[in-house]
Amino acid sequence: MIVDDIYRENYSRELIMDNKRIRNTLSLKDSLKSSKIKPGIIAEYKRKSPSGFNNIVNNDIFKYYNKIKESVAGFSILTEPHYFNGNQLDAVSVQCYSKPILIKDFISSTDMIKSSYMIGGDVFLLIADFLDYNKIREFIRYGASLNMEVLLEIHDMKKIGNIYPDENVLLGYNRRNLETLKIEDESENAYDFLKKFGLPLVLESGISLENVEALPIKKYDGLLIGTALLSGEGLINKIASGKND
Ligand SMILES: O=P(O)(O)OC[C@@H](O)[C@@H](O)c1c[nH]c2ccccc12
Repeated sequence: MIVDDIYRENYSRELIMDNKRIRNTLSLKDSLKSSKIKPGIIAEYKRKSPSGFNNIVNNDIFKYYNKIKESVAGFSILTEPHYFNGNQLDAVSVQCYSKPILIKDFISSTDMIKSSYMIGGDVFLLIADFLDYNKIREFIRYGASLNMEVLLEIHDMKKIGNIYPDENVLLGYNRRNLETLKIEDESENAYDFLKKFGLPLVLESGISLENVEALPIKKYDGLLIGTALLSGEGLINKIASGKND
């Protein structure tokens, strides 16, 4: 499976370890709280994804973020190089916007967390479906030592026991099954499970103009959106108009 390949390739990843930070870390939690648009939007930049997306409309990261920076609470940068054509330097370059940067990768070592810090990341992704509880606790605590927040995402609710609810954690529900790459939506059910942790909740993946009104987005504090925004959909205005109350 692609996910297995990615985690295996982590062992031979070339990681930036020299310090390219130009500013202190920023809080995505705070940014979502103060976002005028509710729920706050975390806009993801990626060149492609194994689920079939190819970024042809917004392939200039600066033009893209210049267009949406006033409306979004944070940026998500895909840094996985093989299946997403990610580049760590994308994160380095968008620090200038002073928006919290989520480093979106299949993180499985403290070196990858350190590298995420060095390239200007404020938040990093951990995936509860694929990491065990002890690893997740270790990585969250290591991130806290760097004043970084963590987006701990889950798809398979049977893995909810892997969640370590620390104060620097935001919980994400990924609508996409990363093993099958299919959208298998349990947004309502996931909310009922995840709200008990008392942490900010982020709804992720496959959010678009077609379905945004049907999704329980008002129950979530943040929305992680890549494809629809990169494809030029006017999704931000629709969310801002709050038409799904
Ligand atoms: O492009 P979309 O369907 O709007 O999805 C964005 C984001 O949720 C998705 O890229 C994602 C969420 N969790 C991940 C983990 C690994 C890779 C990618 C992801």
